Amino acid sequence: MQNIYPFESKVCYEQRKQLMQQEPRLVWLTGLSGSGKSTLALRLEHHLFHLGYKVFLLDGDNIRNGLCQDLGFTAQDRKENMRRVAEVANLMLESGLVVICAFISPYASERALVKEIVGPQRFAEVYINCSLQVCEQRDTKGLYAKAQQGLIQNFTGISAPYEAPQQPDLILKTDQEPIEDSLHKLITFVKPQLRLKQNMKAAM
Ligand SMILES: Nc1ncnc2c1ncn2[C@@H]1O[C@H](COP(=O)(O)OS(=O)(=O)O)[C@@H](OP(=O)(O)O)[C@H]1O
Ligand SMILES: Nc1ncnc2c1ncn2[C@@H]1O[C@H](COP(=O)(O)OP(=O)(O)O)[C@@H](O)[C@H]1O
Repeated sequence: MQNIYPFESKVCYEQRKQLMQQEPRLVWLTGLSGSGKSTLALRLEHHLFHLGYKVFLLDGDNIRNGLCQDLGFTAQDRKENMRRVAEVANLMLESGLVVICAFISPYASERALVKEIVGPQRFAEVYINCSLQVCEQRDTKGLYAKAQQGLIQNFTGISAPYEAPQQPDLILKTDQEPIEDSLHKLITFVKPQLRLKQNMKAAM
């Protein structure tokens, strides 16, 4: 970047972690529309918050209502959506928060970019795996019906691709189990990762 001079804070990452008493993590939920991302992300955030974790949820529909309201659903716009979300999530991680992201994030390369931006050791990919058929049956927002009628362009699973994760850290098959089971697996997966690793020397 030309004529830009980034500088470091006088407060270091270890100090922030000590204050927050948690290990910052980005829990990234990817899957088709209607697969269960928002349902599980909301429940996870609620659960962790009431256990005392400092946690915040970024969800596709909400982010597209503000920060990314200028973006559509072309491959290029989805890419920019991911880049912005990754940068925001990274700042939140740097501040010591646990961040949950629920985005379709259909491209493997863009999910890899997010992982790169926030740091691989802070990133956990959760594949919310639900067949297109079941998502279409659920059609919680009526979007699949509209997409089938050609009223929505570039709709994931209908007229735009979804690249399933090849090696996710966790898979939840939401078309094969009740919400409570998926939620239990998700919480069991996430919670141990948030335990603060003591590094007092670095925090001094
Ligand atoms: N064309 C098209 N394709 C997919 N989804 C669409 C589209 N148009 C609108 N919506 C609504 O946008 C939500 C997905 O936004 P995301 O930011 O998660 O998408 S992406 O990660 O950039 O692909 C998605 O939310 P979820 O249903 O929760 O996934 C929809 O409500
Ligand atoms: N195991 C499960 N996990 C999550 N959602 C489930 C599950 N089983 C059924 N559902 C239902 O599927 C729908 C998922 O919708 P939503 O969470 O909005 O999906 P997305 O955010 O991926 O678009 C909800 O109506 C939810 O009740």
